[in-house]
Amino acid sequence: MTGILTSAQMRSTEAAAIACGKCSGADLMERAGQGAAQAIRDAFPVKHRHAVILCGPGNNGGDGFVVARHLAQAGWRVEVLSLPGAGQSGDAARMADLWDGPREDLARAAAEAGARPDVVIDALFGTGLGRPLDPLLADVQAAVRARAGEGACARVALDCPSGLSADTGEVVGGEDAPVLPADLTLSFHSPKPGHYLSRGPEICGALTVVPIGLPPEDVPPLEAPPTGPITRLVAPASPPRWLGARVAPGNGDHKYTRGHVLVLGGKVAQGGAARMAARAALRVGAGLVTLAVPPAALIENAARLDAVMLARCADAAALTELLEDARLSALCLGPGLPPDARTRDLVLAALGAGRPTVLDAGALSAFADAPDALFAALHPRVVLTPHEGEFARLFPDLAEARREGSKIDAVRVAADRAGAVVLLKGAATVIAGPDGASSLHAGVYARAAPWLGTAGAGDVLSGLIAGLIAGRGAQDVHGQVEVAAWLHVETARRFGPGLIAEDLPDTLPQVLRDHGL
Ligand SMILES: NC(=O)C1=CN([C@@H]2O[C@H](COP(=O)(O)OP(=O)(O)OC[C@H]3O[C@@H](n4cnc5c(N)ncnc54)[C@H](OP(=O)(O)O)[C@@H]3O)[C@@H](O)[C@H]2O)[C@@H](O)CC1
Ligand SMILES: Nc1ncnc2c1ncn2[C@@H]1O[C@H](COP(=O)(O)OP(=O)(O)O)[C@@H](O)[C@H]1O
Ligand SMILES: [K+]
Repeated sequence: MTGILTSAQMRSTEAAAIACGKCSGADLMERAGQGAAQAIRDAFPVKHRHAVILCGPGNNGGDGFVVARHLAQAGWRVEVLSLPGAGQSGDAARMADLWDGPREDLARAAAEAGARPDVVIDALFGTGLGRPLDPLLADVQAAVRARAGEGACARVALDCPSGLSADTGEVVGGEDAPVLPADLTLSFHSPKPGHYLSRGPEICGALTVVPIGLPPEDVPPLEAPPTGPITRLVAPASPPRWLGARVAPGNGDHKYTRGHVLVLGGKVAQGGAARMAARAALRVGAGLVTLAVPPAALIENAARLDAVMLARCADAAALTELLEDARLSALCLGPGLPPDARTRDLVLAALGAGRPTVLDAGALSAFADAPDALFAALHPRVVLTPHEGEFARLFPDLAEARREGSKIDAVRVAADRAGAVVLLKGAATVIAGPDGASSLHAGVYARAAPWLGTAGAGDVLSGLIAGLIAGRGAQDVHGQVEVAAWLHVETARRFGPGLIAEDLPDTLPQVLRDHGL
């Protein structure tokens, strides 16, 4: 899996590579600009080949001067419009010296009418953006695109669109602050969190990673960076190498070695969510799944279930009795459960059994008034799967801090506080463990799955996780949660338009077959 580096981790990776003499800062800037120029030529094999490059005062601007040189060498017409201070110090100064084409002051040139270029390249600010952007800069991008001429003018951002925080995916200065949206963002070395989180995908357009010859992202050079653990990207390798080992049963397996999931179901006429979770757990590979429901709901569920077994569970005492069967290897509570005192008692009884357990929906909201009572009972093989609203109920302070900060940081702190694995849902799904490890599954760009925004999709995800941690998967709960998030999106994409939650479990076998299982 690939690492996603924050601005600070990127700086320390670069500094470590330079410190050990592998390369200089100028080498990295040259590779970044050269790689970006090639990516632009690949993305826009256009006829007139005319670029306007907006260069800022730091190293992002330095990259812009390198791109200018390489595009000009490839026969492009290139105009550089630069901010005061651009190319005046450090490596950027050297790259500005090597650019011998036209260069004008950005503010002055923007007011002048030139020909509309094929591409306007944003090399104003990257990972060093420290405060909100001057609105003039967004106006300049718009003015260049509005010049008279033929065809559309595409927008390319180097490393990160100016105005977007590379760490959080928020616009620096707030939603209404200026930002330069792109059609294509070229990220150097590794993706950054801001490319995936919050408004990042919308503002980045499309994302391509340009290698600059640094060591692989998940092997920190020299020693571990002082900037905290690196977040893993749950990568859409095709077919993912790890899928078989994580999901497929071995030849010697039988139903009990594959695990027995107990799903707690809701009241009469509120059983659909738990039934979908149960079906997903069975489809993804649990050997047996039992749905335990209040006595009054037995008949309803008996009429709806076949391979999923049924048990009676009136209250927490009955659940404790059921759990005397040590073969019940994983639990799933929440889908279809109301956020009330009975649910709280069921959750505490379930956690007391110490088995791998998924808590979702009502099982989380039932503790809105007393999150600490929940946290005190959790253990590292529990997975909490809140959506944003449920997250805010359990971690109100972190939800508040998230308005400015990163979703990854919030989930990391939440997992540490809870002492459990936390998965915070959304197009960018963030997973963190109590050991400090974090990963991100991004259902965006080429893996967009907007059809997943449908009632019950989250219930199915709970079931997938429960099914994947019931057998051998219990040894790596965090890893199996990543697999569940990947399969959830992959299955939605496989089904496509018209998806409803019931379709997910029954489409799963096709996805597994598509990937060679
Ligand atoms: N790390 C690596 O491995 C590699 C990094 N590379 C490239 O370097 C980029 C990072 O470069 P960077 O650190 O120089 O930051 P950058 O984004 O150019 O901006 C800093 C400048 O902007 C200024 N400034 C900030 N905010 C401002 C505002 N709102 N309005 C106005 N000014 C503002 C700030 O000045 P100050 O805050 O001191 O006023 C400073 O002058 C990175 O994104 C990538 O493209 C590659 O070359 C290869 C390898
Ligand atoms: N646009 C989207 N792209 C990718 N995944 C999405 C999108 N919208 C929703 N999802 C996923 O769908 C699921 C919805 O879960 P949840 O909000 O708990 O719904 P429910 O309670 O109805 O089951 C989550 O896993 C979420 O990540
Ligand atoms: K930029």
